[in-house]
Amino acid sequence: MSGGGTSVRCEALSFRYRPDEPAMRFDCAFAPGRVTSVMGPSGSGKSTLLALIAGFERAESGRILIGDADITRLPPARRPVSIVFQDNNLFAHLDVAANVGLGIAPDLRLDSAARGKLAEALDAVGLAGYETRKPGALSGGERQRVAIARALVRDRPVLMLDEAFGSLGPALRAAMLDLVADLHRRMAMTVIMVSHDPDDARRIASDLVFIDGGRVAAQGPTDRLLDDGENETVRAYLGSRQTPS
Ligand SMILES: Nc1ncnc2c1ncn2[C@@H]1O[C@H](COP(=O)(O)OP(=O)(O)OP(=O)(O)O)[C@@H](O)[C@H]1O
Repeated sequence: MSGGGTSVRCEALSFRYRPDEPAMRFDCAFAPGRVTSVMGPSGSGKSTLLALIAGFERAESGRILIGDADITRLPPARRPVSIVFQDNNLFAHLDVAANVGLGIAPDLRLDSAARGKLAEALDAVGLAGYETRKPGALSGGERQRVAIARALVRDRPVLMLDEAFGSLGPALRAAMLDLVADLHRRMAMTVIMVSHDPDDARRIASDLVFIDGGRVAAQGPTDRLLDDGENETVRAYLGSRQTPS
């Protein structure tokens, strides 16, 4: 689990789901070895941005650079990123060890070094001893820990979390964010985290990218954007969240 972190840059990245709709366009940078949150209204394009970086969607034009490498045309498996989603991260019929092992070898043939790495990852997320449990016998937070362990064994320098803890209650979500912060400190990965909640961003993200209407409306230090009110679009978003419904 070397990690190390590397920069991620999206340059004039243009994308649309249907030809009759206006293109989204992303210009943003994620600093190496930092935690950056991606925030913005529902439907603004946060998951789309992560899907483009992961390679699940293909840009019409523009470039994605990870470090100095242009990865715009690489298939997802060859990109130096791991991604954890809110749901559907685990195979229900496989136990915890196999679910994590898939991150090392899709055929689950693990040599002793790979088994050591797996044990190390389960230990890092606090799940040593859970190897033979099936996902159905785990809590929501434990399931997400397994998904993070699988991301860790993949040894990619960029870890993306797409509302990975969105279905968890506030206390558990805070614990999971602290786990990510702890792993980040130890492995210095570049972390990109989509969240709706400004407190999630304040808790672990030094930087923030704010998306609005398929564009990057603001990017910069979290405290300046969330607390100093530096950007009008972000201010309006925060204000709208505080309005009782
Ligand atoms: N597979 C798809 N096909 C067509 N349109 C899509 C698809 N996925 C997303 N969209 C549309 O693209 C826009 C951006 O969606 P996206 O999921 O990236 O937003 P988001 O900011 O992550 O939203 P949320 O916070 O609600 O998850 C939305 O208008 C959405 O309806």
